[in-house]
Amino acid sequence: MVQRSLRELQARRHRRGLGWGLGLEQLEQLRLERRESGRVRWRQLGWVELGWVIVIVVVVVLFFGLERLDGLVELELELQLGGMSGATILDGKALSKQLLDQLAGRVEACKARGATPCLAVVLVGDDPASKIYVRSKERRAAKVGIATADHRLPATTTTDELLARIDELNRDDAVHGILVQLPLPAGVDEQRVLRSVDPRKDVDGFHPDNLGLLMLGTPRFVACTPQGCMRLIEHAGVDPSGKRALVVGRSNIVGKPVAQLLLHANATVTIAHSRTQDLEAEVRRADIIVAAVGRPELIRGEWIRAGACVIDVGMNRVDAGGPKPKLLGDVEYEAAAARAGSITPVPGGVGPMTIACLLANVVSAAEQA
Ligand SMILES: Nc1nc(=O)c2c([nH]1)NC[C@@H]1CN(c3ccc(C(=O)N[C@@H](CCC(=O)O)C(=O)O)cc3)C=[N+]21
Repeated sequence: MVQRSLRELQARRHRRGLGWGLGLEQLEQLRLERRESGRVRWRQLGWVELGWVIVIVVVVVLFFGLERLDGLVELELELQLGGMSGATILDGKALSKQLLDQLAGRVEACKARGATPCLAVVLVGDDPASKIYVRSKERRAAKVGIATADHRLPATTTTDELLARIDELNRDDAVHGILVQLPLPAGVDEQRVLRSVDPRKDVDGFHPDNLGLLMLGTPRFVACTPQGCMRLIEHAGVDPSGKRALVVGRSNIVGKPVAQLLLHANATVTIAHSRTQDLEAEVRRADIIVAAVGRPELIRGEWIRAGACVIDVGMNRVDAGGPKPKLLGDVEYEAAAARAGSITPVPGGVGPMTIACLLANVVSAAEQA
Protein backbone atom coordinates (compact mmCIF):
# COMPACT_ATOMS: atom_id res chain seq x y z
CA MET A 1 0.00 0.00 0.00
CA VAL A 2 2.73 2.36 1.09
CA GLN A 3 4.98 1.25 -1.82
CA ARG A 4 2.31 1.78 -4.42
CA SER A 5 1.48 5.24 -3.20
CA LEU A 6 5.21 6.17 -3.38
CA ARG A 7 5.43 4.92 -6.95
CA GLU A 8 2.27 6.84 -7.71
CA LEU A 9 3.79 10.01 -6.29
CA GLN A 10 6.96 9.53 -8.37
CA ALA A 11 4.90 8.96 -11.50
CA ARG A 12 2.83 12.09 -10.87
CA ARG A 13 5.95 14.20 -10.34
CA HIS A 14 7.47 12.75 -13.49
CA ARG A 15 4.38 13.72 -15.47
CA ARG A 16 4.60 17.26 -14.09
CA GLY A 17 8.12 17.35 -15.53
CA LEU A 18 9.92 17.57 -12.21
CA GLY A 19 13.39 16.05 -11.98
CA TRP A 20 12.27 14.39 -8.78
CA GLY A 21 10.49 11.92 -10.99
CA LEU A 22 13.82 10.14 -11.31
CA GLY A 23 15.37 8.45 -8.42
CA LEU A 24 18.54 9.94 -6.94
CA GLU A 25 20.54 6.98 -8.12
CA GLN A 26 19.25 7.38 -11.65
CA LEU A 27 20.19 11.08 -11.63
CA GLU A 28 23.68 10.27 -10.43
CA GLN A 29 23.98 7.67 -13.16
CA LEU A 30 22.93 10.18 -15.83
CA ARG A 31 25.39 12.77 -14.54
CA LEU A 32 28.22 10.27 -14.68
CA GLU A 33 27.28 9.22 -18.20
CA ARG A 34 27.23 12.80 -19.41
CA ARG A 35 30.60 13.57 -17.89
CA GLU A 36 32.00 10.40 -19.37
CA SER A 37 30.67 11.10 -22.86
CA GLY A 38 32.07 14.65 -22.73
CA ARG A 39 35.49 13.34 -21.86
CA VAL A 40 35.27 10.84 -24.64
CA ARG A 41 34.41 13.57 -27.15
CA TRP A 42 37.43 15.65 -26.11
CA ARG A 43 39.69 12.65 -26.20
CA GLN A 44 38.55 11.94 -29.76
CA LEU A 45 39.84 15.40 -30.81
CA GLY A 46 43.53 14.73 -31.43
CA TRP A 47 46.37 17.28 -31.12
CA VAL A 48 46.33 17.90 -34.87
CA GLU A 49 42.67 18.92 -34.85
CA LEU A 50 43.25 21.04 -31.77
CA GLY A 51 46.16 22.70 -33.56
CA TRP A 52 43.96 23.55 -36.51
CA VAL A 53 41.29 25.04 -34.26
CA ILE A 54 43.91 27.26 -32.62
CA VAL A 55 45.37 28.30 -35.98
CA ILE A 56 41.92 29.21 -37.34
CA VAL A 57 41.01 31.16 -34.21
CA VAL A 58 44.31 33.06 -34.31
CA VAL A 59 43.93 33.87 -38.02
CA VAL A 60 40.35 35.04 -37.58
CA VAL A 61 41.25 37.20 -34.57
CA LEU A 62 44.28 38.69 -36.33
CA PHE A 63 42.43 39.34 -39.55
CA PHE A 64 39.23 40.85 -38.26
CA GLY A 65 40.64 42.13 -35.01
CA LEU A 66 43.51 44.08 -36.58
CA GLU A 67 41.34 45.38 -39.36
CA ARG A 68 38.83 46.62 -36.83
CA LEU A 69 41.64 48.09 -34.75
CA ASP A 70 43.02 49.80 -37.84
CA GLY A 71 39.59 51.16 -38.61
CA LEU A 72 39.24 52.41 -35.07
CA VAL A 73 42.65 54.09 -35.13
CA GLU A 74 41.84 55.71 -38.44
CA LEU A 75 38.46 56.83 -37.18
CA GLU A 76 40.08 58.27 -34.10
CA LEU A 77 42.64 60.04 -36.27
CA GLU A 78 39.85 61.44 -38.38
CA LEU A 79 37.96 62.62 -35.35
CA GLN A 80 41.05 63.93 -33.60
CA LEU A 81 42.66 65.66 -36.54
CA GLY A 82 39.41 66.86 -37.99
CA GLY A 83 38.91 64.56 -40.95
CA MET A 84 35.20 64.73 -40.37
CA SER A 85 34.84 68.25 -39.12
CA GLY A 86 37.37 69.58 -41.68
CA ALA A 87 41.07 70.28 -41.42
CA THR A 88 42.78 72.95 -39.36
CA ILE A 89 43.36 75.81 -41.77
CA LEU A 90 46.97 76.92 -41.46
CA ASP A 91 46.59 80.69 -41.61
CA GLY A 92 49.85 81.90 -43.13
CA LYS A 93 48.73 85.49 -42.99
CA ALA A 94 48.21 85.43 -39.22
CA LEU A 95 51.38 83.41 -38.59
CA SER A 96 53.45 85.76 -40.77
CA LYS A 97 52.12 88.71 -38.77
CA GLN A 98 53.28 87.03 -35.56
CA LEU A 99 56.69 86.47 -37.06
CA LEU A 100 56.93 90.07 -38.28
CA ASP A 101 55.89 91.37 -34.84
CA GLN A 102 58.74 89.38 -33.31
CA LEU A 103 61.13 90.94 -35.84
CA ALA A 104 60.22 94.51 -34.85
CA GLY A 105 62.17 94.26 -31.57
CA ARG A 106 65.26 92.92 -33.29
CA VAL A 107 65.06 95.66 -35.92
CA GLU A 108 64.97 98.24 -33.12
CA ALA A 109 68.09 96.71 -31.57
CA CYS A 110 69.92 96.95 -34.93
CA LYS A 111 68.86 100.55 -35.35
CA ALA A 112 70.06 101.37 -31.83
CA ARG A 113 73.58 100.42 -32.85
CA GLY A 114 73.32 102.40 -36.05
CA ALA A 115 72.63 99.61 -38.58
CA THR A 116 69.13 99.87 -40.02
CA PRO A 117 68.45 96.51 -41.74
CA CYS A 118 68.35 97.15 -45.48
CA LEU A 119 67.24 94.95 -48.34
CA ALA A 120 68.20 95.74 -51.93
CA VAL A 121 65.66 94.41 -54.44
CA VAL A 122 66.87 93.99 -58.01
CA LEU A 123 64.10 93.73 -60.58
CA VAL A 124 65.04 93.26 -64.22
CA GLY A 125 62.39 93.88 -66.88
CA ASP A 126 58.76 94.70 -66.30
CA ASP A 127 56.91 91.49 -65.58
CA PRO A 128 53.67 92.79 -63.97
CA ALA A 129 53.42 89.88 -61.47
CA SER A 130 56.99 90.50 -60.29
CA LYS A 131 56.25 94.20 -59.81
CA ILE A 132 53.23 93.45 -57.62
CA TYR A 133 55.21 90.94 -55.62
CA VAL A 134 58.14 93.32 -55.08
CA ARG A 135 55.80 96.10 -53.97
CA SER A 136 54.15 93.80 -51.45
CA LYS A 137 57.56 92.86 -50.02
CA GLU A 138 58.57 96.48 -49.68
CA ARG A 139 55.33 97.40 -47.92
CA ARG A 140 55.80 94.62 -45.36
CA ALA A 141 59.44 95.61 -44.85
CA ALA A 142 58.47 99.22 -44.15
CA LYS A 143 55.96 98.10 -41.50
CA VAL A 144 58.68 96.32 -39.53
CA GLY A 145 61.16 99.16 -39.96
CA ILE A 146 63.36 97.48 -42.57
CA ALA A 147 64.67 99.78 -45.31
CA THR A 148 64.46 98.70 -48.94
CA ALA A 149 66.37 99.96 -51.95
CA ASP A 150 64.76 99.44 -55.32
CA HIS A 151 66.96 98.66 -58.32
CA ARG A 152 64.90 98.50 -61.50
CA LEU A 153 66.77 97.58 -64.63
CA PRO A 154 65.40 97.41 -68.20
CA ALA A 155 64.51 94.07 -69.80
CA THR A 156 67.45 94.56 -72.17
CA THR A 157 70.01 94.42 -69.32
CA THR A 158 72.94 92.07 -70.09
CA THR A 159 74.43 89.58 -67.68
CA ASP A 160 77.54 91.74 -67.27
CA GLU A 161 75.51 94.85 -66.50
CA LEU A 162 73.57 92.97 -63.87
CA LEU A 163 76.78 91.52 -62.40
CA ALA A 164 78.20 95.05 -62.14
CA ARG A 165 75.14 96.21 -60.20
CA ILE A 166 75.33 93.25 -57.84
CA ASP A 167 79.02 93.92 -57.25
CA GLU A 168 78.15 97.46 -56.17
CA LEU A 169 75.55 96.17 -53.74
CA ASN A 170 77.97 93.54 -52.41
CA ARG A 171 80.42 96.29 -51.48
CA ASP A 172 77.83 98.67 -50.01
CA ASP A 173 77.98 98.28 -46.20
CA ALA A 174 74.56 99.87 -45.81
CA VAL A 175 73.01 96.94 -47.73
CA HIS A 176 72.53 93.78 -45.64
CA GLY A 177 70.45 91.68 -48.02
CA ILE A 178 70.30 91.39 -51.81
CA LEU A 179 67.36 89.85 -53.62
CA VAL A 180 67.45 89.35 -57.38
CA GLN A 181 63.87 88.80 -58.41
CA LEU A 182 63.34 85.63 -60.47
CA PRO A 183 62.68 84.76 -63.19
CA LEU A 184 65.30 86.84 -65.00
CA PRO A 185 64.72 87.72 -68.65
CA ALA A 186 65.80 85.04 -71.14
CA GLY A 187 69.38 85.68 -72.18
CA VAL A 188 70.59 86.60 -68.69
CA ASP A 189 72.75 83.87 -67.16
CA GLU A 190 70.78 83.19 -64.00
CA GLN A 191 73.29 80.78 -62.44
CA ARG A 192 76.17 83.24 -62.87
CA VAL A 193 74.05 86.02 -61.38
CA LEU A 194 73.01 83.99 -58.33
CA ARG A 195 76.65 82.96 -57.77
CA SER A 196 77.74 86.58 -57.80
CA VAL A 197 75.71 87.62 -54.78
CA ASP A 198 77.82 87.80 -51.59
CA PRO A 199 76.75 84.65 -49.69
CA ARG A 200 76.52 86.73 -46.50
CA LYS A 201 73.95 88.96 -48.18
CA ASP A 202 72.12 86.16 -49.98
CA VAL A 203 68.86 86.42 -48.02
CA ASP A 204 67.10 84.25 -50.65
CA GLY A 205 69.45 81.37 -49.82
CA PHE A 206 70.01 80.64 -53.53
CA HIS A 207 73.83 80.89 -53.59
CA PRO A 208 75.60 77.51 -53.96
CA ASP A 209 77.48 78.14 -50.66
CA ASN A 210 74.19 78.54 -48.81
CA LEU A 211 72.57 75.58 -50.54
CA GLY A 212 75.66 73.52 -49.67
CA LEU A 213 75.54 74.59 -46.03
CA LEU A 214 71.86 73.58 -45.93
CA MET A 215 72.74 70.19 -47.40
CA LEU A 216 75.38 69.72 -44.66
CA GLY A 217 72.83 70.55 -41.99
CA THR A 218 74.59 73.77 -40.92
CA PRO A 219 72.53 76.36 -42.81
CA ARG A 220 73.30 80.08 -43.00
CA PHE A 221 70.39 81.52 -44.97
CA VAL A 222 67.54 79.11 -45.62
CA ALA A 223 65.49 79.81 -48.76
CA CYS A 224 62.34 81.68 -47.76
CA THR A 225 59.56 79.48 -49.16
CA PRO A 226 61.04 76.24 -47.76
CA GLN A 227 61.57 77.96 -44.40
CA GLY A 228 57.97 79.18 -44.49
CA CYS A 229 56.75 75.63 -45.19
CA MET A 230 58.62 74.31 -42.15
CA ARG A 231 57.25 77.04 -39.90
CA LEU A 232 53.73 76.18 -41.06
CA ILE A 233 54.29 72.48 -40.36
CA GLU A 234 55.55 73.35 -36.88
CA HIS A 235 52.57 75.67 -36.36
CA ALA A 236 50.30 72.75 -37.27
CA GLY A 237 51.80 70.88 -34.30
CA VAL A 238 53.25 68.23 -36.61
CA ASP A 239 56.68 66.83 -35.76
CA PRO A 240 58.12 65.40 -39.02
CA SER A 241 60.32 62.93 -37.11
CA GLY A 242 59.67 59.41 -38.36
CA LYS A 243 56.84 60.53 -40.63
CA ARG A 244 56.58 60.00 -44.38
CA ALA A 245 57.02 63.36 -46.09
CA LEU A 246 56.32 63.76 -49.77
CA VAL A 247 57.69 66.74 -51.68
CA VAL A 248 56.08 67.15 -55.08
CA GLY A 249 58.42 69.14 -57.33
CA ARG A 250 62.22 69.24 -57.48
CA SER A 251 63.10 72.87 -58.11
CA ASN A 252 66.30 74.38 -56.66
CA ILE A 253 64.32 77.10 -54.90
CA VAL A 254 61.55 75.04 -53.25
CA GLY A 255 61.47 71.26 -53.79
CA LYS A 256 65.11 70.37 -53.14
CA PRO A 257 65.70 72.69 -50.15
CA VAL A 258 62.39 71.82 -48.44
CA ALA A 259 63.25 68.12 -48.84
CA GLN A 260 66.57 68.81 -47.05
CA LEU A 261 64.81 70.61 -44.22
CA LEU A 262 62.34 67.73 -43.80
CA LEU A 263 65.24 65.29 -43.81
CA HIS A 264 67.01 67.26 -41.08
CA ALA A 265 63.74 67.13 -39.14
CA ASN A 266 64.05 63.31 -39.37
CA ALA A 267 61.22 62.67 -41.82
CA THR A 268 61.39 59.85 -44.34
CA VAL A 269 61.46 62.00 -47.44
CA THR A 270 60.29 61.20 -50.97
CA ILE A 271 60.62 63.66 -53.84
CA ALA A 272 58.07 63.17 -56.61
CA HIS A 273 58.35 64.89 -59.99
CA SER A 274 57.16 64.77 -63.57
CA ARG A 275 58.68 61.31 -64.14
CA THR A 276 57.19 59.76 -61.00
CA GLN A 277 55.25 56.64 -62.03
CA ASP A 278 52.40 56.66 -59.54
CA LEU A 279 51.93 60.03 -57.88
CA GLU A 280 48.61 58.95 -56.38
CA ALA A 281 50.20 56.04 -54.51
CA GLU A 282 52.93 58.35 -53.17
CA VAL A 283 50.39 60.91 -51.97
CA ARG A 284 48.15 58.26 -50.40
CA ARG A 285 50.83 57.13 -47.96
CA ALA A 286 52.28 60.54 -47.08
CA ASP A 287 51.80 62.05 -43.62
CA ILE A 288 53.16 65.39 -44.79
CA ILE A 289 52.76 66.71 -48.35
CA VAL A 290 54.55 69.76 -49.72
CA ALA A 291 53.22 70.51 -53.19
CA ALA A 292 55.44 72.76 -55.30
CA VAL A 293 54.94 71.93 -58.97
CA GLY A 294 52.89 74.78 -60.38
CA ARG A 295 50.10 72.64 -61.85
CA PRO A 296 46.60 73.68 -60.73
CA GLU A 297 44.92 71.03 -58.54
CA LEU A 298 47.28 68.28 -59.71
CA ILE A 299 46.89 66.58 -56.35
CA ARG A 300 43.35 65.25 -55.91
CA GLY A 301 41.66 65.68 -52.56
CA GLU A 302 40.67 62.02 -52.33
CA TRP A 303 44.35 60.98 -52.46
CA ILE A 304 45.07 62.73 -49.16
CA ARG A 305 45.58 60.41 -46.21
CA ALA A 306 43.21 61.04 -43.30
CA GLY A 307 44.85 63.49 -40.91
CA ALA A 308 47.77 64.41 -43.19
CA CYS A 309 49.43 67.83 -43.12
CA VAL A 310 49.16 69.53 -46.54
CA ILE A 311 51.38 72.48 -47.48
CA ASP A 312 50.43 73.96 -50.84
CA VAL A 313 53.13 76.12 -52.41
CA GLY A 314 51.38 76.32 -55.77
CA MET A 315 50.11 79.66 -57.06
CA ASN A 316 48.44 79.11 -60.40
CA ARG A 317 46.46 81.87 -62.01
CA VAL A 318 43.64 80.21 -63.90
CA ASP A 319 41.07 81.91 -66.09
CA ALA A 320 37.75 81.22 -64.36
CA GLY A 321 35.64 83.19 -66.84
CA GLY A 322 35.37 86.14 -64.47
CA PRO A 323 37.13 89.52 -64.78
CA LYS A 324 40.07 88.34 -62.64
CA PRO A 325 41.93 85.02 -62.98
CA LYS A 326 41.40 82.67 -60.06
CA LEU A 327 44.38 81.74 -57.85
CA LEU A 328 44.58 77.95 -57.49
CA GLY A 329 47.06 75.83 -55.58
CA ASP A 330 48.62 72.53 -56.64
CA VAL A 331 46.13 70.74 -54.39
CA GLU A 332 42.39 70.36 -54.92
CA TYR A 333 41.63 72.40 -51.82
CA GLU A 334 38.04 71.67 -50.71
CA ALA A 335 38.27 67.89 -51.17
CA ALA A 336 41.71 67.79 -49.54
CA ALA A 337 40.53 69.85 -46.57
CA ALA A 338 37.79 67.27 -45.92
CA ARG A 339 40.46 64.59 -45.32
CA ALA A 340 43.57 66.45 -44.14
CA GLY A 341 44.45 67.18 -40.52
CA SER A 342 45.81 70.56 -41.49
CA ILE A 343 46.11 72.42 -44.79
CA THR A 344 47.34 75.76 -46.10
CA PRO A 345 44.95 77.86 -48.17
CA VAL A 346 45.93 79.61 -51.41
CA PRO A 347 46.19 82.56 -51.13
CA GLY A 348 46.91 83.25 -47.46
CA GLY A 349 49.12 80.22 -46.76
CA VAL A 350 52.71 79.83 -47.89
CA GLY A 351 52.89 83.18 -49.78
CA PRO A 352 52.80 85.52 -46.77
CA MET A 353 55.19 83.22 -44.89
CA THR A 354 57.72 83.50 -47.73
CA ILE A 355 57.80 87.26 -47.31
CA ALA A 356 58.06 87.08 -43.51
CA CYS A 357 60.96 84.62 -43.74
CA LEU A 358 62.73 86.85 -46.26
CA LEU A 359 62.53 89.75 -43.84
CA ALA A 360 63.68 87.51 -40.97
CA ASN A 361 66.74 86.66 -43.08
CA VAL A 362 67.40 90.37 -43.68
CA VAL A 363 67.32 91.04 -39.94
CA SER A 364 69.71 88.11 -39.33
CA ALA A 365 72.04 89.49 -42.00
CA ALA A 366 71.99 92.91 -40.32
CA GLU A 367 72.64 91.37 -36.89
CA GLN A 368 75.69 89.52 -38.22
CA ALA A 369 77.10 92.44 -40.21
N1 LIG B 1 64.50 85.95 -55.78
C1 LIG B 1 63.22 85.60 -55.59
N2 LIG B 1 62.78 85.24 -54.37
C2 LIG B 1 61.49 84.89 -54.15
O1 LIG B 1 61.11 84.57 -53.01
C3 LIG B 1 60.58 84.92 -55.26
C4 LIG B 1 61.08 85.30 -56.51
N3 LIG B 1 62.40 85.60 -56.65
N4 LIG B 1 60.28 85.34 -57.57
C5 LIG B 1 58.86 85.11 -57.47
C6 LIG B 1 58.54 84.18 -56.35
C7 LIG B 1 57.09 84.26 -55.95
N5 LIG B 1 57.10 84.65 -54.57
C8 LIG B 1 55.95 84.96 -53.85
C9 LIG B 1 55.97 85.19 -52.50
C10 LIG B 1 54.83 85.56 -51.80
C11 LIG B 1 53.61 85.67 -52.43
C12 LIG B 1 52.39 86.04 -51.66
O2 LIG B 1 52.47 86.61 -50.60
N6 LIG B 1 51.21 85.73 -52.16
C13 LIG B 1 49.97 86.10 -51.49
C14 LIG B 1 49.04 86.79 -52.42
C15 LIG B 1 48.87 86.10 -53.72
C16 LIG B 1 48.05 86.92 -54.73
O3 LIG B 1 46.87 87.19 -54.43
O4 LIG B 1 48.58 87.24 -55.79
C17 LIG B 1 49.32 84.85 -50.91
O5 LIG B 1 49.71 83.74 -51.27
O6 LIG B 1 48.45 84.98 -50.06
C18 LIG B 1 53.56 85.41 -53.79
C19 LIG B 1 54.71 85.06 -54.48
C20 LIG B 1 58.39 84.82 -54.16
N7 LIG B 1 59.24 84.60 -55.14
